[in-house]
Amino acid sequence: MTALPEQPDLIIEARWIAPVVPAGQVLEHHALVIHAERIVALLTQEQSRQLHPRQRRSLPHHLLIPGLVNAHGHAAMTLFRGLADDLPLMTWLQEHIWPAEARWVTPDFVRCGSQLAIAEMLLGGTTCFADMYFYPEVTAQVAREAGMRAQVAFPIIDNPIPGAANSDEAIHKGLKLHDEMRHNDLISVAFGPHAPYTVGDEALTRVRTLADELDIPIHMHIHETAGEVSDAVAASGQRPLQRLADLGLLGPRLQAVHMTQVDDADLALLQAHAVQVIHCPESNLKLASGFCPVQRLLDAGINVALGTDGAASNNDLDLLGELRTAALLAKACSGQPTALDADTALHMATLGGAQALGLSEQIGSLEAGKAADVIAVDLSGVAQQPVYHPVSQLLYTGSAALVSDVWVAGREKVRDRQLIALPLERVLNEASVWAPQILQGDSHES
Ligand SMILES: CSC[C@H]1O[C@@H](n2cnc3c(O)ncnc32)[C@H](O)[C@@H]1O
Ligand SMILES: [Zn+2]
Repeated sequence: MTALPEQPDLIIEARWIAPVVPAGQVLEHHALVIHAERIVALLTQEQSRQLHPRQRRSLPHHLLIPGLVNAHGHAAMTLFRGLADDLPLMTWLQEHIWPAEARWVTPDFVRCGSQLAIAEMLLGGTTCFADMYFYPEVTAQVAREAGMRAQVAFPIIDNPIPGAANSDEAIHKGLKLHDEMRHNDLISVAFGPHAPYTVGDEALTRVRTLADELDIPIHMHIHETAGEVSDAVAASGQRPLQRLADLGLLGPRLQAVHMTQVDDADLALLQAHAVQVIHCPESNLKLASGFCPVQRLLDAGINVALGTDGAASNNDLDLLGELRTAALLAKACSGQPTALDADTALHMATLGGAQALGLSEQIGSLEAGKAADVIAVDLSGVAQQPVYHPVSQLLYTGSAALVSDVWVAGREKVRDRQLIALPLERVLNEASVWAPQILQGDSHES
């Protein structure tokens, strides 16, 4: 064992620690030792008392787990939360969201919406998020200011909303952002071709070539609805995933968001190319898009991560709530109560997410050497008693409200349920000006 620093930056003592690796392990009365942004050891509380840290936190009723990874969303869309509910995907997008984006989305809109999303995500225990939205450089800047980890995908869409960049411009701008963020520990950049039905072969081929050359992930909505697949088959005779395979896009750096339509041939493609699947159960339920066959994918050895999607189709960014939905839905879809058990679910929201984003060497588990992205969940509430199995209790009774403390790279972002990363009052004030304008703008038009 390497020598521990005599005076580590921080020791967090907790009633339970679920490090995720080894799978299923829960340590009782242990302590996490953190120094220079990293985890340096997991000790018994008694052993940890030999050390004299700069700061010691004692969390006697809490479960410590790795920070949650929200592997798909559109942060700035918090400002469209509740604008258009109870609609199918294409009506929602074409008649409500895309017109609203054409009218309202500016860098300042993205700044205000991203701040609101980051505040909500941190308070709910998400320490890393993957985003796909206009002005990704603005979302990246807000994440940097808050000290939150993010993968921002620059959107590529061939028939863009008015005012948005065309795919050539988008790729050019994206590569510039990728270059600027190259040495940033918290922010990474991905290609974000929106979906098979909005991006043509030429742009996708360029994306594939550049992604291979520069080792950049590709983040894309794929097989979100049955209509997406049947329209493509009617038009070209091919399912979208097969088309992407023919264009050479399938591989471990492809992040396939949604995948509610998976036939045997799709499953074989995902498996053979080690594609990352990102499951967004609540958005899929709300838009009645379909059900991702999570347990079938996991049984085939395919990595599955978890995402909320945007707040306009969810309508919250609570990843613990999402995890509970995912676990219950997996059982209902497979007819197996054993599907997506508590330990597997926790893996999906942490290390599975990290792996999907290519960050599993840095984050996703509480192991010496990894960045100290850690959250504490308070299990002392009425609805959590008694605690036989802390991870099950987290999964089946959990929500953002249980998260008490959050650290990203060893820096405190939430303490005793209070946000430290950003000034919440300012975030709320700046967000509050948009909805009245958007509502008024809508009514003038109609
Ligand atoms: C080009 S930026 C991202 C683009 O995606 C839209 N969007 C949000 N949620 C979904 C979804 O579930 N499926 C497809 N597209 C979605 C968002 O409004 C932006 O226009
Ligand atoms: Zn989405």
